[in-house]
Amino acid sequence: MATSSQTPFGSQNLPTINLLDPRSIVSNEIVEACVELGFFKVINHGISYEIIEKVKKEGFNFFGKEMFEKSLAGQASSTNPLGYGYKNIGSRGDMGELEYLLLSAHPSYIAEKSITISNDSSQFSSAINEYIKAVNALTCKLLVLIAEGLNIQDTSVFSRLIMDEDSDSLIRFNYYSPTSNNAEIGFGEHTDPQLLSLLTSNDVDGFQISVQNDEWIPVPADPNAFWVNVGDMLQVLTNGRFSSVRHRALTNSSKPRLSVIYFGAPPLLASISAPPEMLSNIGYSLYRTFTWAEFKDNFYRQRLTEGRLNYFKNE
Ligand SMILES: C=C1C[C@]23C[C@@]1(O)CC[C@H]2[C@@]12CC[C@H](O)[C@@](C)(C(=O)O1)[C@H]2[C@@H]3C(=O)O
Ligand SMILES: O=C(O)CCC(=O)C(=O)O
Ligand SMILES: [Fe+2]
Repeated sequence: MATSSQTPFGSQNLPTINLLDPRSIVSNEIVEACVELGFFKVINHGISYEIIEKVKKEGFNFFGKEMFEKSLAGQASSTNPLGYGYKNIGSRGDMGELEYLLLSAHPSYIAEKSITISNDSSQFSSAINEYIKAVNALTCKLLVLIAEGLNIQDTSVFSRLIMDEDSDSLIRFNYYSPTSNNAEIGFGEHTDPQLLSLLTSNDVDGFQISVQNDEWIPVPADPNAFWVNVGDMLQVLTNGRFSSVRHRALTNSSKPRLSVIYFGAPPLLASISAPPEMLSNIGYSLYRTFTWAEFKDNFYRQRLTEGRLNYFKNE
């Protein structure tokens, strides 16, 4: 893969990882993509089309309901970000042209919450939990491959955080109605705070990533693939070798867009610090040790677009 200064990445040459390729090639390619862009596409990922389509169907069913019914899922608010949201993102006045449903990825939470989301709650709950189980396993697999590609001895050092049954992972459905003439900002520029985010969508474009020179690269929709974002936590855990990718979503002028994103997060009390192998590049840790709870508490006080890691840097 050429470096971004030689061949700038564009929509047509975004890094694509084929999970059926030999393991050592895959792990090196993923690390290269994470160093250069903090972003890649995964194909032949092993999650069935049926599992993915079922979850999208549940998403479309939900957003097709009347407003009062959607609100029964609980309104996302400044005190509790989970539930149904319309235009308001987070608690600091960020707005976007979207509706969303933000849920914890715990199976028991999904089972309980599904009663307020769907008329067929057991169908909703089994579709979402089946999907969560599959994307969690894929996220863990990618994190092990990353550790291998970085020559870290303990290859489950990152994946353990996501596998833990207390992990604070989330699933989010975003629904962007068409905005008549122009594309508008559906979800404003930001990085994801977690380790890795796995995004799938229907066949409608709108997702974009930002590269070093502040140029936006449109990411073509591919309903058969997952797009993977490096999040802030993986930046910290790799001691800055990877950077979390800035991204945003625009509305489409003619078609509705549905995205489903799994955010792989550590447990609240997990202590976040880079493994020893990651300190050799500069000889010290760029960030002080903190818990995910501390980081989360901090970012929920901030605006969407703010850089969240400055506060955690070592002097
Ligand atoms: C404005 C905000 C919304 C957000 C929490 C935050 O304070 C800053 C990060 C935002 C983000 C981006 C990725 C995910 O969509 C999200 C759920 C997350 O963990 O961090 C959102 C938060 C949110 O919408 O609640
Ligand atoms: O909906 C999308 O395509 C991206 C949204 C996003 O970045 C997020 O929910 O964090
Ligand atoms: Fe995001």
